[in-house]
Amino acid sequence: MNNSQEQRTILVTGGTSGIGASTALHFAEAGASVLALGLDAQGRHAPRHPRIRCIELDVCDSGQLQQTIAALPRLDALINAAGISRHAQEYGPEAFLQVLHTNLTAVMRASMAAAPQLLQRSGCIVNVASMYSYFGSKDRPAYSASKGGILQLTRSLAQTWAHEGVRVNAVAPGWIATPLSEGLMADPAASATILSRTPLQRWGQAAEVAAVIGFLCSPAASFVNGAVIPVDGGYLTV
Ligand SMILES: NC(=O)c1ccc[n+]([C@@H]2O[C@H](COP(=O)([O-])OP(=O)(O)OC[C@H]3O[C@@H](n4cnc5c(N)ncnc54)[C@H](O)[C@@H]3O)[C@@H](O)[C@H]2O)c1
Repeated sequence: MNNSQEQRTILVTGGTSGIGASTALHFAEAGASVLALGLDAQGRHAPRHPRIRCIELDVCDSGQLQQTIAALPRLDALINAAGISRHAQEYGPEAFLQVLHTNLTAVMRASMAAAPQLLQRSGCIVNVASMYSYFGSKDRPAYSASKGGILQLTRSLAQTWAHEGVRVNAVAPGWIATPLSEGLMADPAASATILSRTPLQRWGQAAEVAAVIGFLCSPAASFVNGAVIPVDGGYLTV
């Protein structure tokens, strides 16, 4: 992005909790205006900062998503952080598709809606993938499929608008302490297994993912395009 931090407007889907909320705070504290979209805009995890506006919006509602993005007076960066996970045992007829729509289809829709604005400013997109982008999971097949899809979508979109200087990258978080992982953190056996497989032997913090997202949107990353940066304490190296 070529503009000074003070003028920037950042849209964060899933910006009302966890990694998205930390990302919203990261940009707001650097002086940007942030619009945070989520299902829980008034929830206890929603970021509180004068430069952050939280809006209740379901990213699967494509009409509302497109309308909201199109109405923005300017947009410098889109961060696609909204995501859900479902255990295979929870699958009803619609659950698999719900995960795919939330984690993957909505990313494409938000990116398409944001493109006209991003093209004007050589803006950027950062998608939140996962270590599950790299392997399958019998327990979470929809999650794994959606996050695998994010990698190829990121690489495809990195080519689509590159001629106008729009960069598209992703981060692949490992085990991060957020409301999404509260259940696992509270389970001593599961938590011990996770930590034993993570070389840094601790849970990551949402702010540590936000910092890498911030880097990918900064001039320091001006030649980084189509990259996926693991933020996982070394989990993928084992
Ligand atoms: N926490 C981890 O260990 C971890 C690891 C790898 C990847 N991730 C990914 O990071 C992203 C953020 O997860 P988190 O851990 O911060 O979880 P979280 O539950 O704290 O936050 C998820 C956010 O997504 C929003 N969201 C969910 N469904 C939505 C919908 N239909 N419309 C609008 N917003 C919706 C929620 O409102 C919330 O703001 C997700 O994409 C997740 O898959 C998390």
